[in-house]
Amino acid sequence: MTTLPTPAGSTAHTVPDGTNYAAQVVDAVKVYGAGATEVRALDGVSVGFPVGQFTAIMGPSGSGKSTLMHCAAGLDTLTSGSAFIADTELSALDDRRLTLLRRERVGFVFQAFNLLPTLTVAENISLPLDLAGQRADPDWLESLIDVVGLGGRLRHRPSELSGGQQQRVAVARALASRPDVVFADEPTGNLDSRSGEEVLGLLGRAVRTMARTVVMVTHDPVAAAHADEVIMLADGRLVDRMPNPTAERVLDRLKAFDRSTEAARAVAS
Ligand SMILES: Nc1ncnc2c1ncn2[C@@H]1O[C@H](COP(=O)(O)OP(=O)(O)OP(=O)(O)O)[C@@H](O)[C@H]1O
Repeated sequence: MTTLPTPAGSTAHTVPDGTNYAAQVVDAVKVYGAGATEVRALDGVSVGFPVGQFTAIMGPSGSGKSTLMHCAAGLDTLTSGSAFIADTELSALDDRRLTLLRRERVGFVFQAFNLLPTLTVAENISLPLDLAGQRADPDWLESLIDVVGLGGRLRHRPSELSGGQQQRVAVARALASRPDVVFADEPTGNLDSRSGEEVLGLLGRAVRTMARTVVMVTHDPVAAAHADEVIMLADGRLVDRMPNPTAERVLDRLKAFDRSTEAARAVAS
């Protein structure tokens, strides 16, 4: 395995207990709609994503996972509360500075890969740097391409790659600017289990050998077991944290949610 140089220039939000957070939300509330159609997608969530940690966000459908990720990443705004990337509070930024922050300090991996079909693998990987007008650090890019194992495919277009290979390109692209944090939204949702394992292994290596921070939303207990910690949401609230998760423990916890939801419904009816 290639060991990459530790990236420089990363900042972090240090809280009084000394933890450095690459991203954090404090008292996060997100309300969609109003009146009879009001939905409290986040209902007072405070959670930090420590620097150099791989965190998985789990919870039943509709529990607020995507909303939390989008608000933490500056893709959506909170109704109240604060969101930070490192030590930058997102609500203090105008649209232009928020766009720059997302481009330069946040990496994204989506379920549908979202590569540009007309660009080659190499061009897709360096796209965030090109957009930001930054020069690529050749050592970093070379190491990145080595780690994702696509050195022989750099001139190929995404349509010439398997789904797993495309998602590995997307992970490399997310890491290209050495962001403070990579947010991955169901990154293995479109992949078979073997390709999914490769992508999860790559995200894990980004944390363990490249000193990156990864936050991943997933429904899959096997995927979540790759993380250092799982946080669980239910009804827009943070209800549990599980360090050093295993697929079995995550599955048991999710089953307990299902049982308590069924019990609550039975009481209500
Ligand atoms: N744009 C929106 N307008 C109105 N309600 C929304 C909107 N986006 C999300 N919601 C609601 O907010 C709640 C949380 O949604 P969210 O997508 O964050 O949940 P999730 O845990 O990611 O769900 P899933 O696992 O099904 O993707 C849900 O009740 C959802 O219907």
